[in-house]
Amino acid sequence: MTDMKPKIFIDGEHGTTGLQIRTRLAGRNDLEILSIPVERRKDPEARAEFLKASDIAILCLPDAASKEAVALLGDDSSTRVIDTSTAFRTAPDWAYGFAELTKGQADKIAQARLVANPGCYPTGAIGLIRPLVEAGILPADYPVSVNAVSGYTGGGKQMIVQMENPDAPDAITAPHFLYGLTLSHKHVAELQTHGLLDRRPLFSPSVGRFAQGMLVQVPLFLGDLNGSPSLVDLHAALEKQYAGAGVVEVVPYAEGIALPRVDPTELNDTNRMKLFVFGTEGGGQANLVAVLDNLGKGASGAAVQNMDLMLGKAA
Ligand SMILES: NC(=O)C1=CN([C@@H]2O[C@H](COP(=O)(O)OP(=O)(O)OC[C@H]3O[C@@H](n4cnc5c(N)ncnc54)[C@H](OP(=O)(O)O)[C@@H]3O)[C@@H](O)[C@H]2O)C=CC1
Ligand SMILES: CC(=O)N[C@@H](CCC(=O)OP(=O)(O)O)C(=O)O
Repeated sequence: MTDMKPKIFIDGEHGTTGLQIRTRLAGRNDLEILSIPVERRKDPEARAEFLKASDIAILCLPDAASKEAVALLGDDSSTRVIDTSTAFRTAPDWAYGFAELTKGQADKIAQARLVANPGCYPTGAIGLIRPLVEAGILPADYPVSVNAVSGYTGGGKQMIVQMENPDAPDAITAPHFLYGLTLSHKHVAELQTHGLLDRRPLFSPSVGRFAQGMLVQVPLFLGDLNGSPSLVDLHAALEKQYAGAGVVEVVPYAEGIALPRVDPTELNDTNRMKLFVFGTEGGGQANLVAVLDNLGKGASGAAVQNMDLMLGKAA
């Protein structure tokens, strides 16, 4: 039948990412949304029923529950899966759901049964690093550092309460804090794998007292890069990679370099990402910066983009 609408089930639809995806899909009459009653959301039997009845299941769950959902479906299921957790991002049989990652990635996502949505921080960092590695500018064994700040919704329902409710037993009162201090954040593996890095990158995340938004920084010493490139060379490599990619915009060099500051909330409620090259020409250093919405291109926006690719509905 030609008028059959694809059935979409959001497992975890009552969480931060799930709710955002539901909102993004609310106006869509080309899809049938299967919705589990809230009181049954953690009942494996009910979830299995919904998972199996859907054409695409979008998992917005902690890692363990995502793994459980995939197991509930089994290997020979016809349900296609988009997982937003960390569980499968480096698994070889899953397509990495960053459509602009490299040539052919959007097609790979479109054909895949299993798609792992990237983490919010890796979306920014890999978006900056990978084109430079592929262009032969950034050596794979370069000691890459990634510093970042996220809005507090990145920590899900639990952190939202910690930041918004001063009476919560584990309330956080700081205006900005560093975490991941052991340098073993769960995103490091993904960053290294899809950044094509031989050396484990050093990743230092932080959270600010704003709900959504994100800045990711990759500082580089130009003399240690292949061919001692200029800032303009780095910018050109990024521009080449993202030419025509509507979602990822490389801010024109002169425009970026003239900015007095960068606002992490600039792209909130969009599925866009902006990339900048900062520094002083001749100064031997660059700071590459990505701005995105941790809940947009960093989560729900990318999930909807991937769903559309898988359904052949991408613009
Ligand atoms: N927030 C963000 O910026 C980003 C999040 N992600 C990833 O998305 C996933 C979801 O995160 P987020 O939305 O922030 O988290 P939340 O904690 O806000 O939401 C998770 C939801 O999953 C539900 N849940 C937990 N265990 C189970 C289970 N066994 N079966 C069914 N449902 C369950 C929770 O139920 P309950 O309502 O009872 O808590 C909650 O509604 C995570 O893997 C996260 O790492 C990815 C990119 C960015
Ligand atoms: C602020 C904050 O706590 N952020 C989360 C990452 C958010 C994200 O991208 O999560 P996934 O890897 O699950 O996709 C963290 O650091 O664990």
